Amino acid sequence: MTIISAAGLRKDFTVRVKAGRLRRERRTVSAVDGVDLAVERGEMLGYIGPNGAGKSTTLKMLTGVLAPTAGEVRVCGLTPVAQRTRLALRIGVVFGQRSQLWWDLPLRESFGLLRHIYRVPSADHAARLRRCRALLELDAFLDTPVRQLSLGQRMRGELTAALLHGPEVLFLDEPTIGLDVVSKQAVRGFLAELGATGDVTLVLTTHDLADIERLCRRLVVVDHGRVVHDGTIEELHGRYGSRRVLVADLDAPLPAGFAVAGATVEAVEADGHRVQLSLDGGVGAGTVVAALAGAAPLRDLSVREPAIEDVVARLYRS
Ligand SMILES: Nc1ncnc2c1ncn2[C@@H]1O[C@H](COP(=O)(O)OP(=O)(O)OP(=O)(O)O)[C@@H](O)[C@H]1O
Repeated sequence: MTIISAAGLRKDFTVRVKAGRLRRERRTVSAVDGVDLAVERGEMLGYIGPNGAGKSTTLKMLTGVLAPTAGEVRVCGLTPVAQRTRLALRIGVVFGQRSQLWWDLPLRESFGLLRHIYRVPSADHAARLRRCRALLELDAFLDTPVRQLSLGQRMRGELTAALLHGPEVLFLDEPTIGLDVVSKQAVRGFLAELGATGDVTLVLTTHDLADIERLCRRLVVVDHGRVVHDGTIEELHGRYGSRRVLVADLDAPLPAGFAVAGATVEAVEADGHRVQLSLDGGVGAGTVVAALAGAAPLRDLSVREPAIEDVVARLYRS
């Protein structure tokens, strides 16, 4: 069942730009320029794109913060801006840069206030909080005022705050930005578990592609306000011809002019003792390794899967 749908979604901003020494001109920036999107209940969707691509603006329209300039948008069967209050009960929002917690209150009290605001039945609230406390290890700082929390602790608090009313969709804008490695892993692990239940639909924007690899099967890539890819990570690799790379260390130099069907020699290093070959799609490493072993004695081998960073960088450049 479709839980989020957008058709021809647009957002224009009017900005004033310098046009000469004293003059300023009005100019229209199309931050979101005709986005079509359909997200099924329970999906985990990664929304990525270079700086200024329109990700945050899209999320703001989906959550009812910004009114679209044009186009249709429905979330949980509601029109976000017009039905913002009703929508707020059905979605959770975590914007990495902004807080929904009370700065001077301990986390525990912020959570209590949110229970009243959202009118969550006591038992449901307690059960959800128990789960978050366990999975996000909140107990050590539950009674600390929010302003004294580290970024990683605060983010764990933000996630909890966004989930206590039992939302159907969780929108996350850069949920791991600025976090250390351990906190990132904690947040990702938690979101992975949450997504695996299928009860919550996750939509997240990120510049950290490890978030995507860990959490999302489907990836939407936007650039200049338009969707330039919508599909699985595998489809992205297929479309941009990502190739696996075989790295072999040899006990004797590779004979000059070495060639093998199904692979391309990308680099020969260390006076011919190390060779990198990229494998054609569908070609197993075995035949290439056999050909190499026939040409020079093999010492060590590794096969590198295509990195999502590489394919996304190529996509942004193109
Ligand atoms: N309130 C605003 N007024 C004018 N222009 C805006 C406003 N908000 C966003 N923009 C412009 O719209 C475009 C898209 O911005 P947006 O913040 O949605 O991009 P983003 O993909 O989230 O970028 P980033 O990865 O840097 O967070 C940018 O060119 C930005 O300068």
